[in-house]
Amino acid sequence: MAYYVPVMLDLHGRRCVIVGGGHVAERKVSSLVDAGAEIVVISPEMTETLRHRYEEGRLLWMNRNYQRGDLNEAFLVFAATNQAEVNDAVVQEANYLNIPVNHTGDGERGSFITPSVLRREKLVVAVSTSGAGPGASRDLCRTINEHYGDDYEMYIHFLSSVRSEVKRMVHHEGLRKKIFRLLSELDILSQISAGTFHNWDQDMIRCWIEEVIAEHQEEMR
Ligand SMILES: C[C@@]1(CC(=O)O)c2cc3[nH]c(cc4nc(cc5[nH]c(cc(n2)[C@H]1CCC(=O)O)[C@@](C)(CC(=O)O)[C@@H]5CCC(=O)O)C(CC(=O)O)=C4CCC(=O)O)c(CCC(=O)O)c3CC(=O)O
Ligand SMILES: NC(=O)C1=CN([C@@H]2O[C@H](COP(=O)(O)OP(=O)(O)OC[C@H]3O[C@@H](n4cnc5c(N)ncnc54)[C@H](O)[C@@H]3O)[C@@H](O)[C@H]2O)C=CC1
Repeated sequence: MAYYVPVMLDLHGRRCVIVGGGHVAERKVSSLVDAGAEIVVISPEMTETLRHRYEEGRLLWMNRNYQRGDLNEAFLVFAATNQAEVNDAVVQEANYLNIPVNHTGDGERGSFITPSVLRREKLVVAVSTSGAGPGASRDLCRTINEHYGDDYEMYIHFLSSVRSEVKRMVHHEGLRKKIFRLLSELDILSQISAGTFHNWDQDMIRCWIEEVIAEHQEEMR
């Protein structure tokens, strides 16, 4: 089994080509639409939902079978037809062009696979079984969803506000590192869960950062 390395791609404005217009293609397209990717579907047929997205102008549709040469200019490719030999040909062209490709009919033939994803604003949890059991990935993602509720979302929001202020105010690498470590030691998540946390406004954030800088400036010299 392949040793997969997870990455988080920003696909905004990137050309993603999906070959096939069935239910699997529809699922892959959904996340690409949310990401603001430039989506091209190549297929003589499309599901109703995909047609609807096409009518809304969310994707380009090449209403025909795949042909070699269709992947030029693509950033990412999905081979999602129900024809094994077509999916294989798509993978072959993508590999030739060095474009990452997802083979939906047999994960290991492609160069990447897609995990099950739970998303709450900035919090993204991706679960994969490296292709062993996609249904299990989906179930585990649902279980995580039940256990990590709104508390975690609030915590991520808090982290995001403090971290961006630290990045703006502190340019010394060592000091920044120290502050980020102290931030995690505050154990804000437990306070949120206990209902004792009161959100920090910008002034409180700045005050806390200034205090930490004052306390640790000496050791950073
Ligand atoms: C390798 C991978 C390649 C890829 O597509 O990237 C792949 C491959 C295959 N899936 C198959 C079947 C099913 N896949 C699902 C569902 C999902 N499949 C997804 C990902 C992946 N599927 C990648 C590995 C992910 C991992 O790491 O585990 C999810 C997580 C994300 C997504 O699709 O974006 C999404 C859940 C989304 C969610 O709700 O969270 C269901 C359930 C359902 O449809 O509800 C079934 C039927 C039940 C079952 O079989 O379990 C088959 C057999 C096809 C056949 O029978 O011919 C293959 C072929 C093979 O085995 O290689
Ligand atoms: N990765 C995953 O999560 C899953 C993968 N699968 C596999 O994914 C594949 C697709 O499944 P579905 O979407 O359910 O099939 P589907 O039958 O709903 O759709 C197949 C699509 O491929 C298109 N197509 C066929 N030949 C083509 C060609 N030469 N060029 C362009 N498009 C072409 C058809 O027009 C149709 O739109 C199957 O091989 C299945 O084994 C199935 C379930 C889940």
